[in-house]
Amino acid sequence: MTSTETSTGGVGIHPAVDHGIPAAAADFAGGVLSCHCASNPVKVRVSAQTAHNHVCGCTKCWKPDGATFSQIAVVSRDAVEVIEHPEKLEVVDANAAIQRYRCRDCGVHLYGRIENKDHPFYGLDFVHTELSDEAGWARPEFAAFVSSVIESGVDPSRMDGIRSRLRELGLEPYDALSPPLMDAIATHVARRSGALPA
Ligand SMILES: N[C@@H](CCC(=O)N[C@@H](CSCO)C(=O)NCC(=O)O)C(=O)O
Ligand SMILES: [Zn+2]
Ligand SMILES: [Zn+2]
Repeated sequence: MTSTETSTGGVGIHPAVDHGIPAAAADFAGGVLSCHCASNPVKVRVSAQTAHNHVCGCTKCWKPDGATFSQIAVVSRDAVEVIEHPEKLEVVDANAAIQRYRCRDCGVHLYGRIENKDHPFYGLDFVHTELSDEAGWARPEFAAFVSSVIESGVDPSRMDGIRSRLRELGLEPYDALSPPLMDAIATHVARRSGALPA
């Protein structure tokens, strides 16, 4: 079985979507993310519902073992608090736009933070809500950076099957972010350059 096949022979995307995508709960107020350490796990409280949840094929976002995509969403940085074992967190790449904090023992990413105040998404943290036991998180809405899975070793001949499966799951595949998010980034850039009024 390769990383893009499920045990039933289908195309595997991510365990949170492969067997049906759970519904979000109304008035959902968040939950606690835990890393995979059997003892002394890092815990992060996310005290709000997330937005723009998506599966991401890029090489930088954390993927569970065997998954072809990550699942990642954003939430206000004010709603993210490390509540247990902050001493186990380390930044994966200090030069990246998103500073991803991972557990140094198990490698799971707990949150990603943007420190550049000029970045279009400054103020939002990136989180993997499947690390929480609570049900009711926002559903993934689309698939981002789909072609990037090839950079992780997926054979290009598999891409038609992967895109078909994403569409079957209602996750429209894009090779960057979704059009609304790309429009938001371009609007931010145009306002900064003066091409659009601030
Ligand atoms: N082909 C590259 C793409 C990496 C990339 O640009 N990732 C996006 C999306 S991550 C969440 O959706 C990004 O914004 N990255 C900024 C960062 O990682 O700091 C690859 O696959 O590596
Ligand atoms: Zn851990
Ligand atoms: Zn990504």
